[in-house]
Amino acid sequence: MSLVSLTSHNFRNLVSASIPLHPKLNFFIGDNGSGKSSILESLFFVGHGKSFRTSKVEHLVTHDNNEFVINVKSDNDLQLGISKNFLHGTTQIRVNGKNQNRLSVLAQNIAVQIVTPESFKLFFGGAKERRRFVDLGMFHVKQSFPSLWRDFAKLLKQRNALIRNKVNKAELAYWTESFAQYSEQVSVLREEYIASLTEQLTESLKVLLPTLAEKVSIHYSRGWSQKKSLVEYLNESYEREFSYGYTLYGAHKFDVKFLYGKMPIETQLSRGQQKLFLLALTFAQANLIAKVNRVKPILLIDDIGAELDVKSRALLFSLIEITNCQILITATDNSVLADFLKPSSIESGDDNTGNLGENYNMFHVKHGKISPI
Ligand SMILES: Nc1ncnc2c1ncn2[C@@H]1O[C@H](COP(=O)(O)OP(=O)(O)OP(=O)(O)O)[C@@H](O)[C@H]1O
Repeated sequence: MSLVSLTSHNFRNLVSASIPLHPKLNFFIGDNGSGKSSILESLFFVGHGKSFRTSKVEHLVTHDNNEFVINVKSDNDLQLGISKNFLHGTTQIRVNGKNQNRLSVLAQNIAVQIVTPESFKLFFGGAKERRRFVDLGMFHVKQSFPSLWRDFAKLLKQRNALIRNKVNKAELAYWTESFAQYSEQVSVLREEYIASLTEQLTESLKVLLPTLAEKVSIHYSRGWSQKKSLVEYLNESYEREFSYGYTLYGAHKFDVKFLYGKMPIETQLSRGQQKLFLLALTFAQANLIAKVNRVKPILLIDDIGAELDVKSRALLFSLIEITNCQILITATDNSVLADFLKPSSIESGDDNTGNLGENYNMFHVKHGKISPI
């Protein structure tokens, strides 16, 4: 399944954009401020029900308008749509024309991931970003995860409410037991998933950073130490949990570290290498999602020119060629893509027209208007 079109109305500076999408590769070229990231943002929004740039959804509607609407269609006739009306404070989610109540139906149908110049926060930012990244993959790859996670989240919410109400130890104990059982189950699934992700990451790194491929690993911490059971930790933390007002340990507190040997990746790799690592990781996750064959992963790469030199971009192109996903890439000018379009000419110095042939769509973006090149 690939998307065949994206339409955005009154989203940022995209007043009325209708974009026919290529099943594999789509390039958007335009000056700063032309609307390239807004295109990716609108597609991200239809996949996640939120933006990757802001939590203030009212910033997304075109100035002096009250409603934005985004729709996508796939080659197997799936139609997904989301609109937000700020006058009435309403959100409408539609799947094949039928209104839906839950945002999660969007993510059940498409798997959208993005790499932007800000994606470095996966290394430097808090655990929240890393949890979000891993759980997106879990959601698509581990069939039992979505319902298990929903039940886990309900239990966590109930336990937190009890903590805030300062119930007695005996009353909390019942909830602690089942919370710990669910935490265990989630944790086992995550551990399996991280193992598959690590394998797949090695494969992507063999293309993008071959000298590092075998030295990189993902260290998973499940949310409580191995030394004791979760029930023991929680029972010992009774007083502290009451003063914080929430559950201190459990599967919601997991984190991952990306290591080069024993050192954190970000302390060992150059900025360009870190970007290649981020791309390798995102492609690895996309590959795992593609293998499950339920939804085709969509990768958004904002500002391909940032941090990547000619050789790195050519390597990225070879990874794109062997990855089964639909990709949208933005760039400020065509020259940044020259090596994508003529990969063999760089190496051989010949005037080859490139091996992409007609295998992509390219658009020019100017003042929020999109025209095919
Ligand atoms: N709510 C809005 N309504 C109208 N225009 C907006 C809104 N929010 C942002 N803009 C404008 O939309 C334009 C496009 O922004 P966008 O970030 O998509 O540009 P871009 O092409 O990705 O630029 P760059 O190459 O600098 O990253 C900007 O000029 C911005 O000021």
